Amino acid sequence: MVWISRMCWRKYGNFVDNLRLYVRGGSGGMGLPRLGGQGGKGGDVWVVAQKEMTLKRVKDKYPQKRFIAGVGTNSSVRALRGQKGEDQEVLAPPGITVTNDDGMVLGKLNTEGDRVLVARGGQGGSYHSEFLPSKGQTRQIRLDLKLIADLGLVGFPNAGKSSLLTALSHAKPQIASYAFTTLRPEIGKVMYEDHKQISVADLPGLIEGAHMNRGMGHQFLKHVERTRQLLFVVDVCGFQLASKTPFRSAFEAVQLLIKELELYKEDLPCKPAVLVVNKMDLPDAEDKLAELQEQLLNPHEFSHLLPDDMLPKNNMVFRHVVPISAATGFGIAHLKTCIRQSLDKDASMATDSLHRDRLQALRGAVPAKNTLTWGPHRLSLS
Ligand SMILES: Nc1nc2c(ncn2[C@@H]2O[C@H](COP(=O)(O)OP(=O)(O)OP(=O)(O)O)[C@@H](O)[C@H]2O)c(=O)[nH]1
Ligand SMILES: [Mg+2]
Repeated sequence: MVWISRMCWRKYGNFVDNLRLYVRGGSGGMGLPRLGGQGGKGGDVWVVAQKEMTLKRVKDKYPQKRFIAGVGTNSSVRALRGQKGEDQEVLAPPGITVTNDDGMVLGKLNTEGDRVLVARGGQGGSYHSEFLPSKGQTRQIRLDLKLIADLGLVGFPNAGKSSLLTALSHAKPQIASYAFTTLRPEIGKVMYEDHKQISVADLPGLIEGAHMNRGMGHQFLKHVERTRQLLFVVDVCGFQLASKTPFRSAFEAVQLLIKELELYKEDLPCKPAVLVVNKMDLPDAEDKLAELQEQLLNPHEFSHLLPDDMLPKNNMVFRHVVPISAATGFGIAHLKTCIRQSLDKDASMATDSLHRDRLQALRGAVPAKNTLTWGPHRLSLS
C-alpha cells in the first residue's frame, strides 16, 4: 500500500454505502371521551433525497441511528381535534434503495426531493378505539447506495481509461486521442478463471473544477459514487488538457483527482482504491515511474508543486499501485490479480449487514500498513 499524504494529513475514514436505521412513527394523541374528541395522529418518518447528503453524513450526524417522529396532541376541551405529531425526515443522497429488515423494498430515491414513507404514525384515540391512541409503526430499515459496477475508472481525459477497459474486458468503448471521448459510463466485465466476473465502469474523464460542475463534472462524479471501489488511472508522463492549461505530472494528477472527489463529497476518497500508472510503453516511462514512486512515498516534500487549495485535505490509501500499458498489455494480468484481491477482501467482510457494520467499524480502527506493492517493473514490449 502507498500513503499519499503530507505528514500532517488525517486519514480518510471509511466510505459508507449502506446504513441500518431504527425508525418509529409517533404515537397518536388521546381522545376525549366526555366530548367525543379525537386525538391527533402521530407523525410519520420519511426518507428524503437531498443532493448534498451522503450516508456517511447521516451516520456521523446521528450516531444512534434512531429516528422517532413526534407524538400527536391529546384532544382537549379547547381543541377537540388533537394536532398531528411532527414528521421526522431522514435526509439521504439520491440513488438509494430503502428496504426493511426482510429485504422488502419500501421505495427508491432517484432524484432530489423523492420521499419514501418508512414508518407511519399511530392513529389518535377516537370513539372507534375507545379514545385510546395507537402506537406508531416501528421498523429497522436499510439504506443501500445503488451501485452501477464493482469498479469505477477515475482519471483525467486521455489517461487511457477506455483503453484499459478494453484490455481488461471484452467491452468495446470509444477510444480516441482527444479528450472526452467517453461521455456516458460503459460497463465491461472482467472474467476470471474460476468464472468470477467483476464489472468495471468506464467513467468519463474528470477535469479540474469538475466538483463545481465544470465539464459536466457533477454528472461524471455522481457515477463515481455508485461503484464499490475505484481504479485511478494516470498517464505516467503526465498530461495537459489544452494548450492554455498547465501541464500536470502523474503525481499532480493523482492529487488533483483526490481533490476533485473530496470537493464533490468528502467521503468519496474513502473508497478502497487501486492506482494504475498507464502508458508504460512510452519513452522515459521507467524514469517517470521512479519519480512518481518517490513522490507518492514522500508527498509532503512535493506539496509545493500545487497551490495549497489544490492539495487534498486528507491522505488516501491505495491498496496497490500497478504500472501497466493498456496499449501493449504489460501489467494487465498483475492488475487483474490486484483488483480481485481488493474486491475479495471487501466481499468477505460484507456477507450480511450486521456483520458488515461491525467489520466496517473495526476496519476504521485498524491503521493501514505503510507497505508498497508494485507490479512488475521490466517492460516486455513485444
Ligand atoms: N502509448 C500509449 N498510448 C495509450 C495507452 N493507453 C491509451 N493510449 C492512448 O491514449 C489515448 C486516450 O486513450 P483513451 O483510452 O481514449 O483515454 P480515456 O481516459 O478513456 O479518455 P476519455 O474518455 O476522453 O476520458 C488514445 O490515443 C490511446 O490510444 C498506452 O498504454 N500507451
Ligand atoms: Mg474514455
